[in-house]
Amino acid sequence: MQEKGLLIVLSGPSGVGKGTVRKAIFSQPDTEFEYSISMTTRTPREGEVNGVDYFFKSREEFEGLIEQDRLLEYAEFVGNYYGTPVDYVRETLDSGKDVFLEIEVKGARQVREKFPEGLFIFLMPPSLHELKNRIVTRGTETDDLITNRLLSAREEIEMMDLYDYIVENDQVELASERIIAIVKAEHCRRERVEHRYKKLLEVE
Ligand SMILES: Nc1ncnc2c1ncn2[C@@H]1O[C@H](COP(=O)(O)OP(=O)(O)OP(=O)(O)O)[C@@H](O)[C@H]1O
Ligand SMILES: Nc1nc2c(ncn2[C@@H]2O[C@H](COP(=O)(O)O)[C@@H](O)[C@H]2O)c(=O)[nH]1
Repeated sequence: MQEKGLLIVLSGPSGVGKGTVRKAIFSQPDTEFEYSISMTTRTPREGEVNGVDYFFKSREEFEGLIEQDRLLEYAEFVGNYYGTPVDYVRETLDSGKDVFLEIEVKGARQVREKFPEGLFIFLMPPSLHELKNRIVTRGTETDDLITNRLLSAREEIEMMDLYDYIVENDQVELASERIIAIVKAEHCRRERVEHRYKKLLEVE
């Protein structure tokens, strides 16, 4: 039987650098994860492409997806819906590939309930001052939205205990290397455990 892939969830406060670190991970030639593109009702930022960065949906379309149970998880974040397409995730995991989700904490909590065996990683800023600096410097949000995202950041950081690992994003290269190392170690651990149990059954 085909062994299932690992579900990897990366969360962290808005502006910590999740997208930047994720892109650094995926730019590595030997990366074998599949990125799950989320659905959102947010307006595209300059340069964002439908079907690459997100699947951009109207509120009506998104609520239709909720009603049809097409989302693994979803959450409202600072006035917009965000959600993960369930079919893509399940089919990809069933094909034996690892799936990488980059989502906020309310969604991650729902995923934890459905996939307790997933690998949950929380990306931390070096400080709240630096977090603000990053989100301001990115220049994509109005002052009001920056304030709201920073308010959410405090609540999100309080939920870090939900995660298996906390990784500091001091430097993009280091943070992405840490995450790749965690995933590799997790694969080794799971393979070892499975091997041990198979051996145990052979002896019985
Ligand atoms: N280690 C780092 N050092 C300095 N700047 C960084 C670092 N990581 C990311 N940044 C910068 O911080 C800003 C926010 O990064 P990014 O958009 O990746 O964050 P995010 O967590 O995905 O945000 P959101 O949740 O709002 O989508 C960007 O301008 C990015 O270039
Ligand atoms: N619960 C979910 N959260 C998601 C998903 N896709 C992205 N996100 C998170 O939303 C915030 C805001 O994103 P932005 O692109 O508007 O800055 C951020 O924390 C994302 O990680 C999702 O499918 N589900």
